[in-house]
Amino acid sequence: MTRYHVESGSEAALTTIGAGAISAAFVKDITLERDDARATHIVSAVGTSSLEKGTSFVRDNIPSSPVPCIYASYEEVYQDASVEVVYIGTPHAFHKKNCLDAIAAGKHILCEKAFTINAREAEEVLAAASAKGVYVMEAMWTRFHPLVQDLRKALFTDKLIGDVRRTFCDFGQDHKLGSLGPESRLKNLSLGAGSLLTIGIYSLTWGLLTLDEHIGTNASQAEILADQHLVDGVDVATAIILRYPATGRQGMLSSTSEFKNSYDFCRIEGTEGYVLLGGPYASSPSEFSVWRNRSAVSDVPTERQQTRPIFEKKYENSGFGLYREADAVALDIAAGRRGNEIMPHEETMRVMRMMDEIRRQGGAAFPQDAPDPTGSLSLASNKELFTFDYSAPKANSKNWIGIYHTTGGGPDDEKQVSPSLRWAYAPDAKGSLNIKAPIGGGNFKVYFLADDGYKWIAKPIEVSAKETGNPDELKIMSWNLWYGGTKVNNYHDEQVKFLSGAGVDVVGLQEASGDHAKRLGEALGWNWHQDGGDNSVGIISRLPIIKKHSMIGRGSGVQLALKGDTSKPFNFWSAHLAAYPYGPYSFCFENKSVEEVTADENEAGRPSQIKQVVDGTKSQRESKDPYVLVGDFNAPSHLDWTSANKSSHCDKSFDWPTSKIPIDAGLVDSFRKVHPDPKVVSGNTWSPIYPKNADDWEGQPEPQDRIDFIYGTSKLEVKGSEVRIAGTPNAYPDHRDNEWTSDHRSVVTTYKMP
Ligand SMILES: NC(=O)C1=CN([C@@H]2O[C@H](COP(=O)(O)OP(=O)(O)OC[C@H]3O[C@@H](n4cnc5c(N)ncnc54)[C@H](OP(=O)(O)O)[C@@H]3O)[C@@H](O)[C@H]2O)C=CC1
Ligand SMILES: O=C1OC[C@@H](O)[C@H](O)[C@H]1O
Repeated sequence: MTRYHVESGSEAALTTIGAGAISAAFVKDITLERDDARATHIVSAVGTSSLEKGTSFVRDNIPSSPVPCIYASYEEVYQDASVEVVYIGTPHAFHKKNCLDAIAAGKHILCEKAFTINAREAEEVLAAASAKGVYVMEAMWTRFHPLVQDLRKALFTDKLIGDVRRTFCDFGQDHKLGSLGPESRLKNLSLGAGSLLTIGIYSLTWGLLTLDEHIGTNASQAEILADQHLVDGVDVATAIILRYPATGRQGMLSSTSEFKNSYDFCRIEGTEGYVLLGGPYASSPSEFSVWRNRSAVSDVPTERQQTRPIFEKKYENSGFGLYREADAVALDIAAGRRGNEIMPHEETMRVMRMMDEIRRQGGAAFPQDAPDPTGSLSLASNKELFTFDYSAPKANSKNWIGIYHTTGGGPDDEKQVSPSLRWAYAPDAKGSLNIKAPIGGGNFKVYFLADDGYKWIAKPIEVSAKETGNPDELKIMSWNLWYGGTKVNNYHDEQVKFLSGAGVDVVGLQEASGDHAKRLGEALGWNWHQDGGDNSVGIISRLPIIKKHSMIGRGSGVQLALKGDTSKPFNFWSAHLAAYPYGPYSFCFENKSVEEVTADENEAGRPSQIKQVVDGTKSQRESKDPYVLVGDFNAPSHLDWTSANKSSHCDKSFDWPTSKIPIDAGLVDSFRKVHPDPKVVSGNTWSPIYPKNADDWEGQPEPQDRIDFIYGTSKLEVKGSEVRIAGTPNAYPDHRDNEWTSDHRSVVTTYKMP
C-alpha cells in the first residue's frame, strides 16, 4: 500500500498485492526520491501470502520508508477500509479475480499487464469497475515513458521520416524454461504463461503506437496474421504481422522466451527515413534516433558507424521507470477520473482482443478461454426474495442452486470450499425456484450447479437482501469455540449455520487459535481478524475493519466502521483469560477460603490480565467512540456471586476481581444491566455439556456459572442481552454429534449505537 500525496494535494492509500518480482521493482521505484515526481508515494502496506515473505519483501525493497503494514492474505487488504488503491502484481491468471475482489471492496486498481487472460475477462473486470464507480488502469508502464510522446510527435506531427510504412519490433528474453518448475508463471499455462502475454504485448504495443496516430476507439482497424511455436501448449515464440488496409502499413512484431533481443529492439521505417529504438528491454526504452533513408550502402556494419542521425534523444530513468504510471494513477484519482487517457480502457480492450486473435491463429489456448456455461440464472423481479429463474441444457433432478456469502465460501473454481448458506434442487430444464433468504441479510453470491456437484451450469450472480431489524442497533456476540469447535463432528457447517442465523454483527471469539476466525470469516463472507493465529482470540465482523490494534496481553482488538462509515469508528476487543486454577472449583470442590481463592485468582493471573486490557485501552474507552470488550474471563462475576444468591454458588459470595476491574473502570456488564437479578436469570454460559464434572472431581455436579461477558461503555444503550445456544446438546462424553459445537454458551448483546 502506498499513501501518496499528489500535486493537487490530495492523498490516497495504495496496497501492493503479490510480493513478487515486479511488485518489488514497483515499491522500490515509487519510493525513490526524484526531481520529476508528480506524486509522493509512501508504501504503507503489502498484501502477500505469508508474514515471512512480506517481512523480507519490506526489508529488501522499502528499507527507508515508514514500516508498512504486512497482510498475510489479500482478503485482509480488501477488508482494510483505509486502502483506496490496489496495485496487482500477480500472475496473469489471477488478475481477473484480484481485480473483481478489490472492486467489490470499492478499491481503485492499477493492474499489471497483461490486464487479464483474455478479452472476456477484461470486459468483466471493466464492467464491474464501472458499475462500482472505481478507477482501473492496466499497468502498461512503457506507454508513460516520455520517449513515447516524443517518438509519436516525431512520427505523426513532425513527420521526420515522412509517411510511416513499417515497424519491426522484437522482444526476446531467455527465460530458461527448461530449468523452471511447472509452478512457474512463465511455464504454467493455467497461470497465463507464454511469450505473448509476458513480453509480446510490448512488441504489439510498439506496433500500435508507431503505425497509427490514434489509440483506443479512434484507432484504425488492423488485420492480424499470426503464428506461434508452442511447447506443452505454451507459446515460446510468437510472430505477428499487423496490416492496416487503409494505409498499407505493416508491423512485423515478435516475442520469444528463448533468446535475448538485440539492443535496437525496434525499427520504424518511413518514406524518408527510419527510427531506431534502443534500450535494455523492449519494455524499457532508453533512446531513439532518426535516420535518413539511404539508397545503396551495403558494406558498412551498422547505420550508426556510417553516418549521424538527423535527430537523437537519450533518456534516463530515476529508477526503473514504474513511478510514472503510479503518478498517473494518483493524479487521475485526485481529479476524480475513472480511467487514464494514455492507457484508456478501450485500448486495454483492443490489445486484449488482438492477443485473443493472435492466440486463436497461433494455437495458444488458456483453460480460461473455455466458453461460458450455457445455462442461465437470474433473480426474478417482483417476486418473494429469493426467487430465481433458471435454465439448464437439460433437466436433472440433482441440479441445484446454492446461496453463499459474496466473499469466500462459494465454488468459484467449481470446487467445494464450504457449505452453502441455503440451497435447493432446481430439477427442470427451465424453471423458477424460491429459496428463503439467509437470516441477517447481506450480499450473497448464487451458483447454479450440476448434478449434486460444483460444475457451473450458469455464471453465478450476486444478490443482496436488506438487513432486517433496526440499522442503529448492533448485535455483539462473545463465543468460546472450544478448540475451534473441533471436538464435534461437522463443526464447521454447524458453526456457519449458527452464526449466519444468529443475526449478529460482530463476534468476539475465544479458543480460535490457528485459523478459526479466518475460516469462519471467509465462510460467512465477513471481515475477520486472526492475530497471526498464535493467540486464542479472534474477531469476525459484518462491519468493515478499519484498523487492527496491537495485541494487549490476552486481548485482541479492532477498530470497526459503524454503518460502513470510517468516520464512525467503533473499538471492539475480545479477551480470553487464563483457565487454571479455576475459582469455582477452589470454592466448591476444595472448600477454599476467600483469601485462598483470591490467591488462586492471582496465581492464574486473571486479574492482571484483564487489567492490562482495560488499562491498555483507556484512551479508547474514554474517547467519544463506542467501545465494547467481550470475552471468556474463566471466572464468574461478583454481580452473580452475591450474598443473596449464595445458594446458587456453593453457599459462597465473592467479589471476583476480574468482573470488578472492568466495572471499576466505568464499563457496564450488559447482561446484568438487562437482567439485574442473578436469581431470576442466571445467564450461565458454563457449561451446556458439563452438568457433571469430568475432570479431577469426576461425577460431582459441575459449578454452573456466567464466565463469558460483554462489557460496553456507559454511554452505550443496552437494548437486550441473552445467552444463545443451538439445539439441545448431549452432555460430555456424548457430545460428538451435537449441533452445538462448544462447551460454553454464547452471549449476545444488542446495543443502540450512536
Ligand atoms: N511492468 C513490468 O515491467 C513487468 C510486469 N510484470 C507483470 O507482473 C505480473 C507478475 O509478474 P512477476 O512479478 O514477474 O511474477 P512473480 O512470480 O515474481 O510474482 C508474482 C506474485 O504473485 C503472487 N501469486 C499469487 N498466486 C500465485 C501463484 N499461484 N503462483 C505464483 N505467484 C502467485 C505471489 O506473491 P505472494 O506470495 O506475495 O502472494 C508471487 O510472488 C505479471 O502480470 C507480469 O506480466 C512482470 C515483470 C515486469
Ligand atoms: O512485463 C515484463 O517486462 C519485463 C520482463 O522482464 C518481464 O518478464 C515481463 O513480464
